[in-house]
Amino acid sequence: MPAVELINVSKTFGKKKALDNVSLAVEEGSFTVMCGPPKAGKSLIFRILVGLETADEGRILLSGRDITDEPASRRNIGYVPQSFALYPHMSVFDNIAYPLHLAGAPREEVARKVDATVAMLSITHLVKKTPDQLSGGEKQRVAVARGLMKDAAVFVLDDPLVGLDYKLRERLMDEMKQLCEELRTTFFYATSDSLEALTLAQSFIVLDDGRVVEKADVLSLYAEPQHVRSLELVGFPKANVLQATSAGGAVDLAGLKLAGPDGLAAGAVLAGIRPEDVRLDHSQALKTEGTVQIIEHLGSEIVVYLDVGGSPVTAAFAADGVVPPDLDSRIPVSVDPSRIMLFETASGRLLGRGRAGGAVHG
Ligand SMILES: Nc1ncnc2c1ncn2[C@@H]1O[C@H](COP(=O)(O)OP(=O)(O)OP(=O)(O)O)[C@@H](O)[C@H]1O
Repeated sequence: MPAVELINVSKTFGKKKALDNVSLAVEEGSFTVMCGPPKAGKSLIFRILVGLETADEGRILLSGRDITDEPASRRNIGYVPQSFALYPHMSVFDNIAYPLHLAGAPREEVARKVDATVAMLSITHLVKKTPDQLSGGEKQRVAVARGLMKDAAVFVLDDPLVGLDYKLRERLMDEMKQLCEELRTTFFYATSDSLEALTLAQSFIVLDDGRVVEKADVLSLYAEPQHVRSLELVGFPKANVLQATSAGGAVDLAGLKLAGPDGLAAGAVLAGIRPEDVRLDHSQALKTEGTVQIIEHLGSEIVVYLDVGGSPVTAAFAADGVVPPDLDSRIPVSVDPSRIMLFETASGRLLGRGRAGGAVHG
C-alpha cells in the first residue's frame, strides 16, 4: 500500500490552475523525489498533503486512510518547509524539541529524541546556540532536525538544500539518504536541482505546470524520458533541447535532416540530445560545425558549450587523455540520429527517436 496517495487533486488560485488533476503515489519506505521547474506546484502539493492548504477537488490518502478532511494537527507527517523560520529567542535544542513539546511529550523522551537526531545530523555541538549564531547550512540542518522530530509515517522535505553551497549540499544529500535508511520510513522530497534529484531518488515524479508528466524509476527516466521536461530535469549537464520541424516523416534540425519515428505528423517538434551524445568530430551520421564558447573542466569530465548555427549546444565527454578544443575555435560536431529524442512541442510528449535517412525521405 502506498504511504501517500493523491487522487485527482486540483487547485486554482484566481484564474491560475496551480494543480491540474494530480494523481501520484509514494511507496512505503521509498525515497521519492518530486522534481519540477520553479512554480510547477511542488510546494503546493506538500502544503495540501500536510493540511496547510485545501484542494478544490480530489482525495488525499495516508497509508490508505482518507485524510482529505482531517486537520493538519491530526496528520502524522513530518514536514520541512522550503522557507523555515527558527524561533530566534529559543536555543537550537528548544527549536528542535518544539514539535514534541507541543505534543506534550515527557521531558526525558524529548531529550532522548533530540540527542539522537542532532547526533545523526552532526549538530550536537550547536544545541546551546541561538539561531543568530548559526550559518545558513547549520540553520537548514536544524530545520531538518525539527522536521524529523515526529514519529511520522512520512517525512516531507521541500527543497531543504536550496541555496547551500555545493560541498555542503553533497554532504547533506548523503546524510538524507542515510536518514531514510536508518529511520526505515518514507521520504517524499522536492527539488528543482537535477543533480540532487539523481543522487537521492529511488523513484521520481516529474511535475510541470501543475501536472504530473512522468513517474518512473531513475534509470528508466534517464534512459527513456517520456516527456521533454524529464529529459531537461534529470541529467547533468542539462540536456540540449532544440527547435525542429517535421514534414513528410522527416525532421529538419537546423538544416540537418533525419528521419522521424513512424507516423510522425508535420509540425513543430523538439529535439532532445544528451550532452554525452554530442561528438566533437565527424564520427556520427549527422554532421555540422560549432564554435567553442566555454570549456569547463569537471575533473573526470569536460563540458564544452558551443554555438551551433545560432543555437547553444552542450557537449560532455570523459577527460581521459582527451585534449579539449581551443576557445573560439570552429570544430566538427556530429550526432547519431538514433540518440536524438523527438518530442511533440505542444504536449512535450515523447514521439520517438530519430533515424538516419531523413534527407532521402524528406
Ligand atoms: N497561496 C497561494 N496563492 C496564490 N497562488 C499560489 C499560492 N500558492 C501557490 N500558488 C501558485 O501556484 C503555483 C505553484 O507554486 P509552488 O510554490 O507550489 O511551486 P514550486 O514548484 O514549489 O516552485 P519553487 O520551486 O519555486 O518553490 C505558482 O504559480 C504559485 O504562484
